[in-house]
Amino acid sequence: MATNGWKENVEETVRNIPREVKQYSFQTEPIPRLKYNDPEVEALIRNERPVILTDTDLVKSAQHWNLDYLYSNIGSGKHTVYSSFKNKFLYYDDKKLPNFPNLVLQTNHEEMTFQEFTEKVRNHKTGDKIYYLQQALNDSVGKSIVVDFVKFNWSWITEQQKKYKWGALTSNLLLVGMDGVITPAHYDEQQNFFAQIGGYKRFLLFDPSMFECLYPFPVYHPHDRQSQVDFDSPDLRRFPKFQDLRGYEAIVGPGDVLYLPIYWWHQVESVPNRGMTFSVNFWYKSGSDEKISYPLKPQQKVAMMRNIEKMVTSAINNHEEVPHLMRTMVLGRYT
Ligand SMILES: O=C(O)CCC(=O)C(=O)O
Ligand SMILES: [Fe+2]
Repeated sequence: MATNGWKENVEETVRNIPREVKQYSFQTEPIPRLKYNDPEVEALIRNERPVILTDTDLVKSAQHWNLDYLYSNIGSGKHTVYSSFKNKFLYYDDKKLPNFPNLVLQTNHEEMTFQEFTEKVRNHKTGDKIYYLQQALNDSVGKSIVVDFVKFNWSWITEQQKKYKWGALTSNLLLVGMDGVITPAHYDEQQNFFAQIGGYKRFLLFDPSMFECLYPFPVYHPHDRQSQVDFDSPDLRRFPKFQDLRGYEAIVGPGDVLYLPIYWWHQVESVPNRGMTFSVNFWYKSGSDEKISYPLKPQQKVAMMRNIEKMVTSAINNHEEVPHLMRTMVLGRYT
């Protein structure tokens, strides 16, 4: 069943998970893929279940965004570009780095113009650093980019925002990655419509109840919200429940929009040997809390655990004391 992306026939096969993508130890089910007006969509989003929407035309006005076009039209402002000798770009929060002065990071980021970024990509040779541009779209971009941006399907997406009672749109992150870049498993605290413009990305998703299988770093750590488990070589002595992990996966291509629910874990892999990837996400604050009903949902428990961790860390005023306190509270008493 062919659903319409922008370059249908040639690329339809890629969406069916080409098996040059990595194999992992856990099992996955496919993420449903539906036309935006399919009656099943509403129940999925309402229940915070992921779904790939086709034919939204959300970012159709940007379908010509590629390296050449952005080079000539995005302007001469600076953009945040991550670089690494490996293809994994584990996120870190700069503000939390002072807590861990000895932390060794595999990735750096620097501010550069799109033209400088393009040069790095074009001149790339095997063994060179890999670059991944991740920049919130702002008013520093050139005129024709603004024109494309204004023509996004804002009426459709704003209708969704209202229907599901989400809060404000906080940002649109533009992601331009070299072939094969990977964003390791993490969760975000916002609702996300993730729009693919160019190239193919494989999404591995895990529902919020998988928290205990994915062992996120402590909240005060720069890698807060990121899994500590290396999917390529999981340390099952430290992280035994990783063996119970079950997920969902799909490949998104040009024209696809993934609804990525708040607190859902995701790992994002640009499909190897398929070239660069171009994406724009739409991050929305969660709705103002409706009446709480019990039992709490897994994502509400995650939010609660975050609050407890933050409270303890702030009250004790030294993050190095937190692990001992937490262990004293739990081990042999709640275990
Ligand atoms: O596309 C990526 O590499 C990461 C995207 C992501 O994590 C997000 O949009 O929340
Ligand atoms: Fe994310």
